[in-house]
Amino acid sequence: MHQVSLSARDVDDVFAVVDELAGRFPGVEDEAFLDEAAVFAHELPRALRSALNTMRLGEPAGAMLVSGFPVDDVAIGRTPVYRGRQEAAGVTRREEMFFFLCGALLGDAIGWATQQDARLMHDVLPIPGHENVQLNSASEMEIWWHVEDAFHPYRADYVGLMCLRNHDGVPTTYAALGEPPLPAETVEVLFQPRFLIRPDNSHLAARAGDGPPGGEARVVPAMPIAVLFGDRAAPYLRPDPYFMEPTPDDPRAQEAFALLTARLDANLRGVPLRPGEVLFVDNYLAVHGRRPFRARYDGRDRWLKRLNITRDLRKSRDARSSPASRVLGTFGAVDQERRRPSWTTQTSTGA
Ligand SMILES: NC(=[NH2+])NCCC[C@H](N)C(=O)O
Ligand SMILES: O=C(O)CCC(=O)C(=O)O
Ligand SMILES: [Fe+2]
Repeated sequence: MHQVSLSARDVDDVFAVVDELAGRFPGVEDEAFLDEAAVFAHELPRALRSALNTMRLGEPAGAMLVSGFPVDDVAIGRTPVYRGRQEAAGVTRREEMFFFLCGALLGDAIGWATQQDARLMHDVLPIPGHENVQLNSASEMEIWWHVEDAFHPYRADYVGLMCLRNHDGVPTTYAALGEPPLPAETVEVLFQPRFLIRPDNSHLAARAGDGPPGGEARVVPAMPIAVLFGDRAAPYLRPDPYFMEPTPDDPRAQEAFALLTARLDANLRGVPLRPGEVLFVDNYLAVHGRRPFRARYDGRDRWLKRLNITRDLRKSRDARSSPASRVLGTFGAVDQERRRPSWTTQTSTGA
C-alpha cells in the first residue's frame, strides 16, 4: 500500500488551512467551497500533495493510506443513527474539509441523485434494520469485495474513506490482482461482456431513504459487461460478484470468473482504519469491502465518511445539469451501454 504520514509540522499547516476554510464556509457541500476546493487543496503540505500526485499518475498501488490527522473523539459528537443527521451542524467540518481537499488532488468528487440524498460527502455507519443487507449501513453481514458502482460507466476512479471512529478496529478490506498474471485465455474471456451485472442496493433503496431497504425498488435488468479492461498485461477491474453472474450456459465465462474471484479472495487484506486515517482505494486497480461486526447503536459506533472521486468530470456531462455540477442524476449512460452490440457480435473474432 502507498502511504503518507503527516509530520507534526504538516499537522500544524493542515490546521492553518482547514481552520481558515471552516471559518469561511459552512461545509464541503457549499457551492462556493466546491467551486474553489481544487485551489485550496494546493495549500496542503507538499509531501502530502506529492504522495497523492504519485498515486494518481504512477498507479503504484491499489490503495493509499494518509495518516496523522488528529480527530477529537469528544468534539465530533455521537455517531448518528441515520446518515446525514449529525447532532450539531459543523461538528465534523474540519475533518470533512481535510478529507475533501486530499480528494481534490486526485480528481473531482461526484455524488449520485440515487444515493444519500445526492450529497457528495457520504456517511458510512450502521443503521438499525440494515444489519443483514448488502449495504454499507449493514454490520453483521460482510460487505463482499466490490468495485464501487461497478454497474455504472461513470463510476468513480477512487473511493475515499475517512475514519472518524472505529473503537472495535473493524477492518475495511481491499485486494488487487497482483502477480503472477492470470492466464492469457482467462484474461481474454474476462475482457468480453459475458458477465451480467445489476445496480447494487444502495441505488435501489434511494427512495426508501434510510428505512429498511425494499419497498419501492426499481427493477433494473441485468446488463452484460466485461470484468477486466485496459491493458491486458495489467488489467483494470470491474467485478462485483454479489450483484453479478457469468452469462448462463457459458462455462468458459464461469471458469474465468471463478479464477478471478479466487485470486482476489486470496489477495484480500484487512485494514482496520484508525480515527483520522484516510484510505483512497483506486477503483480501477482494487476491490474493497468490510468485515462483519456487531453494531451498538449507542452513539459510539464505527463511523466513516466516504467520497467518490472521478478524474474526468466531463465524461458524465449528459448525466449532470451544468458543467460544474457534481451530482449524477440519470441512468442514461447505463442504458446507452446496454444498447451496445451484444457480446456475441463483439467477440465473433475473439476467444
Ligand atoms: N457488493 C456490493 N456492491 N455491496 C454494496 C457496497 C456498499 C454500497 N456501495 C453502499 O453504498 O451501500
Ligand atoms: O465500511 C467500509 O469500510 C467500506 C464500505 C464500503 O464498501 C463503501 O462504503 O463503499
Ligand atoms: Fe464500497
